[in-house]
Amino acid sequence: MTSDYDEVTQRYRLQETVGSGGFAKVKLATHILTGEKVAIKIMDKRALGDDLPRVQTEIKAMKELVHQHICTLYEVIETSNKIFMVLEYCPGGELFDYIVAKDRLKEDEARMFFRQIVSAVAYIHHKGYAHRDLKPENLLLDEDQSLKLIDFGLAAKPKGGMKEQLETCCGSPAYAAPELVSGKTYIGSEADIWSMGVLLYALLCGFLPFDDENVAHLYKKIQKGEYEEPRWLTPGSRQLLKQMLQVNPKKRITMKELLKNPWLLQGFDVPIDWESKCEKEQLNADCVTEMAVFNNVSRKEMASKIKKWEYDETTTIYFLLLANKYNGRTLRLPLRT
Ligand SMILES: COc1cc(O)cc(Nc2ccc(C(=O)Nc3ccccc3)c(OCCC[NH3+])c2)c1
Repeated sequence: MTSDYDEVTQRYRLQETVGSGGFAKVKLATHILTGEKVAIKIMDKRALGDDLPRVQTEIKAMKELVHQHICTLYEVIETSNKIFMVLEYCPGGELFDYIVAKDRLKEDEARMFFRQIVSAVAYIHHKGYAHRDLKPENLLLDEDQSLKLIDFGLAAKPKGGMKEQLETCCGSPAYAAPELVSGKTYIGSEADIWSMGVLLYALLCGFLPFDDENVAHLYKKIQKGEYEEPRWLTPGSRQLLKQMLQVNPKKRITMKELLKNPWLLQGFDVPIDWESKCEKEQLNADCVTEMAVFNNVSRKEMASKIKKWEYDETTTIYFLLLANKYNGRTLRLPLRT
């Protein structure tokens, strides 16, 4: 009887569990062939029940969303009872813990992180998706202290495009937009802007703009949209928060305006670069060559195999080689003996 773990343990050495949520747990692992570390999200199909479609949604979204500030999906292994998502290794912990440890961030550091968050969300919106669960717990730091957005289980790509109204109420209350908690239909991208406003407030203040143990009272506060402005907030950040935390979504700042907001540009003077640096369309020639030699096939053959994006071992090896190119490490595939 092949166990559900046979295929994954052939290629990965499973290590400690670093996270467990409702119907999933995340284990660290090492990709045996390359020695590279990864994270593997393990879900039991039976336990998923009617949440299974959410996993399909997330996997479909992850295959389209490849970006320097989004945790990369490398591979999906499905067995009779389990689904394994092999994911990018983000050892820097959650942004949430980082803020708590520092009480609150200085404006420059908050801006540096927030620019990365805006970059990731602008890219997702450009691809026609809304994340719908933006919060510090869903932002991990990688080994270079840069942010990676995770958990697209609630991401939506409305069929009719980003203008189509969404109705499912989801995400975490404290970060949810007023129109969402009022049960009205809403535009995903507009709700994401509100959540980013709550995120920016948390970065700059170290606590939430709207908070209450009683969810009904919390909803009331969100719908009122009134929040404290601690005296340490600068005029520029107060102005931006006011534009993002607009109760009326039609009055809320748009992504286009956000990308050129003066507070976000301060000290950088270049617009936020939201384009993906690692799009799948353009393969990295060095990685193709390295893999062609390793597999003893022509570069042309190797390129067309990678371009199928089957999210199998080939995809994993390509992405791991690419990641190493980016952070200057040269990963050499061991020549097959
Ligand atoms: C698209 O990326 C996703 C989607 C998703 O549904 C879940 C996750 N979750 C992840 C991914 C990576 C890690 C991770 O690398 N953690 C880690 C690494 C080294 C040391 C300690 C933790 C992850 O960690 C979960 C616990 C974080 N507090 C979750 C990504």
